[in-house]
Amino acid sequence: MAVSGSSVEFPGSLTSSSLPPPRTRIFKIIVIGDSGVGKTCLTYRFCAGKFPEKTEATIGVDFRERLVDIDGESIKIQLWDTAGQERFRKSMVQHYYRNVHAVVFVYDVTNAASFRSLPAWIEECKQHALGTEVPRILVGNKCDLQDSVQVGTDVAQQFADAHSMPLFETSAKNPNSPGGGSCGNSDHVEAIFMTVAHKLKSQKPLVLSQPPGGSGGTINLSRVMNDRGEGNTGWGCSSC
Ligand SMILES: Nc1nc2c(ncn2[C@@H]2O[C@H](COP(=O)(O)OP(=O)(O)OP(=O)(O)O)[C@@H](O)[C@H]2O)c(=O)[nH]1
Repeated sequence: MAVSGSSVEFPGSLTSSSLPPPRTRIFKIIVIGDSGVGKTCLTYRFCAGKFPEKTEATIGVDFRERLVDIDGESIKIQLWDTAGQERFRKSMVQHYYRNVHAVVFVYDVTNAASFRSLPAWIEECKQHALGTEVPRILVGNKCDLQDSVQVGTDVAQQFADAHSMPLFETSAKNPNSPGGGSCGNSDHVEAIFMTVAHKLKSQKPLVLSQPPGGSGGTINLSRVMNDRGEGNTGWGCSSC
């Protein structure tokens, strides 16, 4: 057979146009902590790039997504924003503890009670078979409110060390607050979730299929928040 040029097509061979689209890996990260610590604001800030003007108590669980590029691979970070209030979470708990790749524990640096609740949140994870092999991080939020801080960095760091988690102090509201220590980094919220994503990517791949026909959604009974327009409407919980 004469061959001219650099490519030969055989009958039935796969060409680039017939190859199935690459699967997008999805990392499911759950965000938990007391009501009012800022879970919705943190997840919204990462996915929508801004602080939400108004939030209401989460009912059930919301999830927000953002597609990021990590070392040339397109990865979907799916943040599950869970209700902090017991009465709004009971019926949903079993959904969001399934197929979890990482956990973000959040407390409010201006609310010591939210810090004291952390062992109970860790225990809840344990009860749902989330072991220490699942990466976990601790986030102290609202550090823009410097005059009202009740939880010092030292005590938080001790707790984080005791539970083998990295600690991040940040503000979903104003990561640029002057003199804000770790708040002084304008992209701190971004860095927190990207750090988790990098860690997950470097681990043995955990592949979840892209849910057919849509991505993202909400299990919240009352509201939906959109992300940067990468698709976040409707029920899309096939990975949970
Ligand atoms: N100053 C300041 N306020 C914040 C920050 N993050 C959140 N808030 C405020 O804290 C309140 C609660 O924020 P949410 O994000 O709704 O808290 P949540 O943890 O999702 O609460 P639940 O949905 O009830 O579990 C809202 O009034 C926010 O505007 C922050 O970094 N700094």
